[in-house]
Formats: sequence, structure tokens, C-alpha cells
Amino acid sequence: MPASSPPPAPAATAPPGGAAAPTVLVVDDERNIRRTLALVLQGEGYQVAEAPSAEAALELLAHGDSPVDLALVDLLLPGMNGLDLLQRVRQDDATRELPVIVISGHATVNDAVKAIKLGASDFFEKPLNRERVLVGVKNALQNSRLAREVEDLKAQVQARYEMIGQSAAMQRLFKEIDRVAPTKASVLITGESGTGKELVSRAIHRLSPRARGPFVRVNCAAIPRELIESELFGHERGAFTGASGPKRGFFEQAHGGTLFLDEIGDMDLAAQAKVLRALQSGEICRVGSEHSRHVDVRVLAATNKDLSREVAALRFREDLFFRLAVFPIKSPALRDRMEDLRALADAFMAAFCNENGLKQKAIDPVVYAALERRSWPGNVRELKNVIERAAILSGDVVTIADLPEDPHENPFEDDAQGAAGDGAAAPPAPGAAEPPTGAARHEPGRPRLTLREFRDRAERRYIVEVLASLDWNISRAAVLLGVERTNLHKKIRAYGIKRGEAP
Ligand SMILES: Nc1ncnc2c1ncn2[C@@H]1O[C@H](COP(=O)(O)OP(=O)(O)OP(=O)(O)O)[C@@H](O)[C@H]1O
Repeated sequence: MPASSPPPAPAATAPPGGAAAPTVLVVDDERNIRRTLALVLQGEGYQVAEAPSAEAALELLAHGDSPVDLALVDLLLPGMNGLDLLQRVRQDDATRELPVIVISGHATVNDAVKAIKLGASDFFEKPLNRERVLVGVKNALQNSRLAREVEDLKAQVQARYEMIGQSAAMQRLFKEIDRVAPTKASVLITGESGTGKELVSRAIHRLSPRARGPFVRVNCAAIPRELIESELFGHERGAFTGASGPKRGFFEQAHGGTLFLDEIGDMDLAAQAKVLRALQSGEICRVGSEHSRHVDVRVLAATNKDLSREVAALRFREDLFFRLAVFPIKSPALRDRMEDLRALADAFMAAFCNENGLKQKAIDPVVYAALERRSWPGNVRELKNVIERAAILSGDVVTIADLPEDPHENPFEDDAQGAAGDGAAAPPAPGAAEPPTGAARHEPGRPRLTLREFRDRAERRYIVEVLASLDWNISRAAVLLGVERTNLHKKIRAYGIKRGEAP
């Protein structure tokens, strides 16, 4: 079909596969080839859209009814040719990832090779073979779906390791991370449990020239003492009972990347000596092996212990401490950056609802205030747990009732302060009556009252007092007590109050 003739309206015909079937766009100026491909593809349940020229294909990609999942493009087209179309598709943000398979005749095999270099997924040679077409289309769609999934997962992982915080303490931390990340310096990350030390280590790796290399985390506290050497440095077959084959240790696994030694303060002295040797020489020796291997590893370490105190107590080697702490970073406690609490709570809520398919929930402002009053010894991890629990329990809005009790709160703190301070009792609430002490004070031998019994007795006594002072005028008493007249009637009946009884 000549390029100048108006392109027919691109037709998308629904195959038996239903609405979820992928749509394949066939771009060829020969009507017969378009029809044949459409029949073959529709027979397998694909939706097919057709375009007789590159221009028509671009139009359909930009404004078509249903999104295209894959394009089959003849290289020899009138007007813009197939290679140009491929280039245009790759340059456009909306179609950059679209898998394209090119179709070539003998004369265009060289162009087909060019097309592959430009990012085509595959090429079909004419005359077309039904099986080859179906297998090629299926593979290209599968590869593109997998590539998308990998991207999504990467984004999720990235988001999981994103650090939230605008406070001065976090700004300082970000600046330190930015400074040290591009270097090869060892970094010792300290800070209380749950403050995000692992996130700091991942951020350093991500921002370093080793970002494309492996990031290997070792929890030194979780490895039994007798296994730590073989876990860190690997072993040869038969090195010890149970070593049925050779194994690469964490140092080798981290070659070209970053080794994160978490909870380093829990590593025993023998293992510390071996780690120090590996850091000094850049070489490791698998257990049971004679020869050493070079490893290119950047080491980051973290601990919630005070390592200089561990050094003083001879539980941590001083030389290793200095080797690791070339650049020390402290991860701040949540209580020292409370201004970040809201953003953290919001982010945890949004992420949790998202990951669990829940409707997004709002947080009542009173909840933030209550959370800001807590002391958070478990830091961000503890906050995250509280928010996730609240997300499960709450309705559309998280309220105070959805928060667990603060396990670290001392309810008598205020009393203790009062006793230690000027001793002044809190003033009674305006209009509050003296409690009916006679009726409720605990006396030896009398059974203790529940709070409810106390409240009822106090209320009854006060109502009688007010009524008596107003000559038993119920309307005036209701005004003074701030309740509806009918309500006061009910209470008089419920408490069995008799007109004229003594207060
Ligand atoms: N700044 C932050 N922004 C977002 N999430 C954070 C932040 N800090 C910590 N978290 C989250 O809190 C939890 C604990 O963080 P992490 O494991 O990094 O702490 P840690 O200091 O290494 O703890 P531990 O010493 O117990 O190993 C993780 O779920 C982490 O994602």
C-alpha cells in the first residue's frame, strides 16, 4: 500500500482468549501478511491490532484504544521504514520497554542484525513459519513480563531501604553517608537497636562505586562460634566432618562489593583476629586450604554495643576496632529526632496498607501527639510495629484506641514528680464537687469498692446534696448539675433517692 494513501482505521479484533489476552500490533504494508499473522495469533488467543505503515503504527501506539504489549514490524515499509520505527519507539518514554520483533526478507537480514542491536527482541525471516512466530511471540512477551517484574521488585526493595527523616540529626547522617560512600573506607555504624543501622549500610553500598556488586550481610551474633570461620572464609571439601563439598565464604561472596558485618560486637576474639588479618592483607584462606585468595571487599560494620568499652574490657581487639572505625557513623535514636515521627508513621502506614491490599488509612492527629510523648527505646523498629498493628486493628482512621499501651510508660511518673516537687495537689476541675469522702474512703475492715461503685455512690450523694440545697426543685437542680431534667429524673429513680432524705 502506498505511503500516501490514508491508513485504514487500525482494527483490533477480540480473540477467544478474552480481555486479558496480550495485544500484538502487526505492522506490515502487505495486507495478506497482516491477515495471516492476525489469524495465526488470534487462533492462540492474542488480540491483534494492524497497521499498514510505521506512521499508522506510531499513531496507534500513541492513541490506540488498548495498550499494545508487543509489535511485529516488517523492516521494509513504505515511508518510514521498520528500523526508523524501532528507533522512534525506543526514544519515546511511553514505549521504550515495548518488545519489538522485526520481520525481514533475505535482502534485509543485515538490517535485522542492526535491529537487534537497536533493541529488537527477535527477528523472523520471510517466508514466515507459524510455529516460529508463535514461539517467538510467546518468548518475547514472557521476557518483557519478567523484566517488568524485576524492575518492580527492585523498586520495592529500594523503597524498603529508603531512609525517612528531615530532622537535623538525619540531615547530618545523610551528609556523612554521602561523604563516605564513594570511598573505600571501612565504616563503623553505631547506635541503639532499631535505629536503622542496616539501612545506613545499604545506603552506603548503593551510593558507592560498588553498587552493582554484591551486598552481603552477616549477622555475627547469629553464627555459632565454631562455624564463624568457615562461614566467613569458606571451606574446602573434607575440611571438617560434614564439609561434603567446597564452599565460598561471605568474604568471597562479597568480592567486588560490600561486606556488612552486623552485630560485630558479638564476634569472639578468635574470629576477630582472622577478620583483622583478612582486612590487612586483602586475602583469605578457606578452612582446609593451603593457598590464599585475593578478595576485593569493602567492609562496613555495625553494633549497638559501646565498642570502646568492649575494648577496655578486653572483649574486642583494639587493632580491629581502629581498622573498622576509620569512619564512625552514629545512627540517631528516635527520641532525638521526634520531628521525623509523623513522616515515619505515615510512610509505614502507607507501605503496610499497600503491601497487604488494604485501603489507605488516615491517622488521627491526636495519635501522632500520643506517639510523640512515648520514649521509644526500641526506636524506629518499635514505631513500625505499633503502626502496623494499628493498621490491622483500625477502621478507616487510626484512633488512640488502636494503639497498644506504652510498655515503657510509668503511670505514676507525674505523682512522683509532684511528691518530689512543691507537693501541691492538682486543682479540682472547675465546678467539681468534693468527693463524698465519708461514703467512699477505705476503712479497715470495709470491702474495697470498684471504681464504678465509688462513682455511683459519689454521684448519688452529690445529687441529694444539690436537691436538698434547692428545696428539692428538680428543674433548678438539673440546671445546676448541667443535665437534662428527664435525665435527672432517671437518676433519682435509679438511685432510689427519696424527697427530703438527709444528704
Ligand atoms: N530512617 C528510617 N526510615 C525508614 N525506616 C527506618 C528508618 N530507620 C529504621 N527504619 C526501619 O526500622 C527497622 C529497623 O531498622 P534496622 O534493622 O536498620 O535497625 P538496626 O539499627 O540495624 O537494628 P539492630 O541493631 O537491632 O540490628 C527496619 O524495618 C527499617 O526499615
